[in-house]
Amino acid sequence: MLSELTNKIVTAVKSFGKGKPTENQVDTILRNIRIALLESDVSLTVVKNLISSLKKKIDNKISDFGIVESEFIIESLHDEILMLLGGYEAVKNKYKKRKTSRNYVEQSSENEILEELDTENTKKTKIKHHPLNQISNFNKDLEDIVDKFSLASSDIKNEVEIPISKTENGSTPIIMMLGLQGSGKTTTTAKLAYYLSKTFNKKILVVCLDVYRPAAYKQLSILSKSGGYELIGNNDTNDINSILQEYFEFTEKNKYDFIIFDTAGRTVSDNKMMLELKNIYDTVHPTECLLVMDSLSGQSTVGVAQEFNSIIKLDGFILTRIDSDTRGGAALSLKACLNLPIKFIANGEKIEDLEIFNPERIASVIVGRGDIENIVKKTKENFKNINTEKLQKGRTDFNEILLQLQGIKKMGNFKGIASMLPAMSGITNKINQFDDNGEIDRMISIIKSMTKKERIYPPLVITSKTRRRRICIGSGRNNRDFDKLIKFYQKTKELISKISNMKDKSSMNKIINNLFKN
Ligand SMILES: Nc1nc2c(ncn2[C@@H]2O[C@H](COP(=O)(O)OP(=O)(O)OP(=O)(O)O)[C@@H](O)[C@H]2O)c(=O)[nH]1
Repeated sequence: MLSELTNKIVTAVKSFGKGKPTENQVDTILRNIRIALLESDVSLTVVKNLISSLKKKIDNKISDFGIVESEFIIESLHDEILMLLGGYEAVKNKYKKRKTSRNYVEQSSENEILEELDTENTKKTKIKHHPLNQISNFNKDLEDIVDKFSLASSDIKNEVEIPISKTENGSTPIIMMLGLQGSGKTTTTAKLAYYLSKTFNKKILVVCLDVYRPAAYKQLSILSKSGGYELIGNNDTNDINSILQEYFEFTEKNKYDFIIFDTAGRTVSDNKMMLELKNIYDTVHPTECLLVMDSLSGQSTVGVAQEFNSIIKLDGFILTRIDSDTRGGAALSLKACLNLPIKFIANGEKIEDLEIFNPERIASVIVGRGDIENIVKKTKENFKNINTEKLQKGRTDFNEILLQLQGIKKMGNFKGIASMLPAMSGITNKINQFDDNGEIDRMISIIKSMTKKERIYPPLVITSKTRRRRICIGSGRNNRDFDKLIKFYQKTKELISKISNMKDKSSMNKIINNLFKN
């Protein structure tokens, strides 16, 4: 997601290394950011405004302090992008939190992540191959990860609100999906219904008014089997009025939390089709008209959105195919040009590939800080069995170690994680190597050969040679493998007790909850 733009932005700012670029170098950095944005198909007006605002901030900094740090440039760019995407409140809150706006970069905890980016790329750490060192390094890296998460996760919201307006009289909100042919309306209608149903436990009715493409009804009907929504429509008619009549009769007797209308794809120049859309609008009175746009269309989405908005009052956008979009031109241009929010993004072909648009997450990805939220989400899924109460008390045993090792395996081969959080690429390579060598499987098999008592009370196996011999024979492993597991256990215990001894208990609990609790 947005990898091309991210690479160009990171290269533009990092081309002069860390530290303090000269004024000439700042000009080059700004020029390179401008080129990166234009090449990513961001609207020219948007780019001009962004660069001018960024330049103003940098000039103010130089006139106050005589210098500007590259971290300041990244931080300011992040804020500008965040505001472009609709995250004005988030930027305002950040300044409020940091109390002083002038020195905010010096206080910026996330700068460490950026520094890490530099070091990861320049120092080329040699991995020591001795297995015990590997385990120590692994645990040292885990500490780094915990540090980074503790900085980053404090900003992650646990409460998610559905970005659909409530009706004034408390009636069921009606969402109307519209857009060009093939932009992804039907797939997205099913995804949205599924998302609202599965994530928020809402009762959903979908009405298929895409009567010109028989496959649309069939598609919605097949997808409705995954659960999540009821469907009204008819494969055998292209009479919209008869479907609407059925809808009114049906909703007289049945109540829903949300109703979603899928409409046929159309261009604004097709008067007949636009008149039909206007009639649907006037008949069903939607609470939200969401224009479904293909993010691969870049800034040309702006013109299309303006045309639709001149005929049907839009309330926001859903961007599809974000999974294939490496440039982000549509996301960065739409909100700024129309002053309407992007409400959801679709990032794949599967029914669960839809999420609420989160400007902070996208801004963070664009400036190279990675997709921390996604990692936290993945971590939560894969480590959901971890006993958080024990963690909070700083305790662990072999049962917990087993769950952690199984969680690490489930995280996949970590290449995906490296792409979500570039600063972690060095770490994930090490974990990959650790996994490739079969270390994790060997440790798992040793733990599985322990008795219940031994798993709960690790000193039993650490001190007893007979138990060690029996476990090694039972698991088919040798003394060396056994030592590696013990070392891993001891290091993990140290790390966990370090987390639980954090002075700020509330932030420690928040990290643990953010990472491991569903
Ligand atoms: N990779 C990817 N493919 C998507 C996404 N959303 C939709 N698609 C695919 O895009 C194609 C078109 O999607 P539809 O939902 O049929 O598009 P539509 O706008 O309803 O089409 P019309 O009714 O003809 O206007 C399908 O093959 C979808 O699987 C997405 O977020 N990512």
